[in-house]
Amino acid sequence: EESTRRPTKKKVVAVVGGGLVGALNACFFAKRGFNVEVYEIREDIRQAKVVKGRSINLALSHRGRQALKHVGMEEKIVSQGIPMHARMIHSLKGKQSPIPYGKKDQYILSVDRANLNKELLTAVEAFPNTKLNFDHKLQGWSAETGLMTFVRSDGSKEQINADLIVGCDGAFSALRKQFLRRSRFNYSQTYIPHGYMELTIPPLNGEFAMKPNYLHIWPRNTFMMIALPNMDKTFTCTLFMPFEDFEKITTGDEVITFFQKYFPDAIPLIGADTLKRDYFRLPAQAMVSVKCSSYHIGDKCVLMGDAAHAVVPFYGQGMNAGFEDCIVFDEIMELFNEDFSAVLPEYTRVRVPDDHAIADLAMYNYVEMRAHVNSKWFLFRKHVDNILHFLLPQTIIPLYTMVTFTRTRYHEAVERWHWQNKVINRGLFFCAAGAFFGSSYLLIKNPPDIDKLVVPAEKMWNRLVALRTS
Ligand SMILES: Cc1cc2nc3c(=O)[nH]c(=O)nc-3n(C[C@H](O)[C@H](O)[C@H](O)COP(=O)(O)OP(=O)(O)OC[C@H]3O[C@@H](n4cnc5c(N)ncnc54)[C@H](O)[C@@H]3O)c2cc1C
Ligand SMILES: Cc1cnn(-c2ccc(OCc3ccccc3)c(C(=O)O)c2)c1-c1ccc(Cl)c(F)c1
Repeated sequence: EESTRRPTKKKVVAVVGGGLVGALNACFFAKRGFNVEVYEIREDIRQAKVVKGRSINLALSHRGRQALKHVGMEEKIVSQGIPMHARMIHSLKGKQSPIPYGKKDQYILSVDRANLNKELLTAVEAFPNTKLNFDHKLQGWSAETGLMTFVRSDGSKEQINADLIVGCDGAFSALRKQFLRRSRFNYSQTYIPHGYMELTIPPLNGEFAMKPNYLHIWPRNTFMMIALPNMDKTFTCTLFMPFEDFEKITTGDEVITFFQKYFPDAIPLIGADTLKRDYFRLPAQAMVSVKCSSYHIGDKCVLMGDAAHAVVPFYGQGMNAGFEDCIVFDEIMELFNEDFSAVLPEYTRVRVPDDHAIADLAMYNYVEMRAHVNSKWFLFRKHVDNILHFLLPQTIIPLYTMVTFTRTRYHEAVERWHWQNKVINRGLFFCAAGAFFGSSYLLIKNPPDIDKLVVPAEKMWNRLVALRTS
C-alpha cells in the first residue's frame, strides 16, 4: 500500500557544465522528472557583464532547432535570431553574389551565444526539480566511488555524488581527463594552424550596413572571413587566418594594408580606425578538433557536446551536433526505459560514428576552403550543387543541405555524399564519352570539304603576315 502511494525516488543527474549543451541537457533530464544538479565553473552569466573570448554569435540550424523544440524553447530562440536565407559571397572587387540555401523554409539562424545560454539557464530554473550551482569547478571524479570533487572560488571543496554524471564541460573537459586514464579509451586532438578573431561591423545610419538576412562570406583560400547579423543591427565578423599571418601584422597600418589586399570592401564597413583598434583588442583564438570514444563509463558517466567532440567551426555545426546529442540520448532513454546500464553503451554505439563524421566533415571543409575556395570557386560549386539538385531532386541532395537542413545521421550523409559523387562522376564520364563518339560519328558520316576550310585559313594567314609587315 505504502510503496504504491509513494512515488519512486527519482534519480539524481549531475550535469557538469552550464554552457549551451549542459543547460539544454538539464532541461531534457528535468523534463523526465530527474532531480537535476547543474555545476558550472563560471558565475551566473545572467548577472555577469560580458562573456569574453567566445564566438559572439552562432549559426543555429535544423538539428539544434529540433532539440530546442523538444523542450519547448524553439519558438523563443528562433524569435530572437536572424534568418539567413542565403550565402552572400563577397568577391575581391567587392561584388556581392547571393546563393540561396534552398527552399523558403531552408534557412539558418544567427543567434547570440550569451543570450541563448541565458535563456537556457532560465529554462532549467523553471523546472521545480533542478538546481543551478555556479562557481563550482569540477576538479576531479572517481570512477570507482562516483564522487566528484568541486572547488569554489573561495578555495572550499565539496564532494558530491549522483546516480548519473553528464559531462558537458566543453572542449577541455575536466571529466574527460578521468576517461583518459582508462584502458581502451581512444582520444585525439588536433589544433589547426588557423586562428580566429572577431571584429564588428556597426550599423550605418541606424540600419544594417549590409543586407542582414545572409551569411556573408569572403572566401580567400588561406584567409576567410564571415559575418553574421545581430539583433542590434551590427554584424559580428570572424576572420580566420593562420596564426603566423596574424603575427606578421603588428601595426594599424599593416592591418589596413592586409584588408586592402584581401577584404577591401570590409574596411569602410568596419571603419579603418575601429579596425586598427579592434584587431589588437584580443589575440587570435585557437581552434581544436577533439574526437574520442567511448563516451561513457559503466552506467555512471557520459560525455556530450564539445566534451565528447569539439569540431572546427567550418560547418557551423558544433553546437547543433551537441544539441542533437541531447535528442539522441533522450530517444535511447525512451527505448531502454531509462536503464542507464543499457542506455549509456547504446548511446556510445549510436552516436560516436555520427559525431566523428561531423568532426571529419568540418575538418574537410576547412582543408577544402583553405586550399581551393575563392569567391569564383565558391559560387561555381554552390551553383552546380543547386542545379544538380534541381534536375535530380531525389538523387542529388547537396551535402550542406543534408547536414544543415535535415536530421540525416551525419555518417549516413557522408555515405550518401560519396555515392552521389560517384553517380555524378559516372554521369560526366558518359556525357564526355557520348560527345566524343557522337562527334566522331558525325565527322565520319559527313566529312567536311577540306578545300573550303583550307582557303579561308590561307587568306587569314596572309592577312596576319600583311599586318605584321605593315
Ligand atoms: C569561432 C567559433 C564559431 C562557432 N560557430 C558555431 C556555429 O556557427 N554553429 C554551431 O553550431 N557551433 C558553432 N561553434 C561551436 C560551439 O560554440 C560549440 O560547439 C558549443 O559551444 C559547445 O557547447 P558545450 O556546452 O558543449 O561547450 P561550451 O559551450 O564550451 O560549454 C562548456 C561549459 O562548461 C563549463 N566548464 C568548463 N570546465 C568546467 C569545469 N571543470 N567545471 C564546471 N564547469 C566547467 C564552461 O564554463 C562552459 O559554461 C563555434 C565555435 C567557435 C570556437
Ligand atoms: C557559420 C557557418 C554556417 N555554415 N557555414 C558554412 C560552411 C561551409 C559552407 O560551404 C563550404 C564549401 C564551399 C565551397 C566549396 C566547398 C565547401 C557553407 C555554404 O555552403 O554556404 C556554409 C558556416 C561557415 C563557417 C566558417 C566559414 Cl570560413 C564559412 F565560410 C562558413
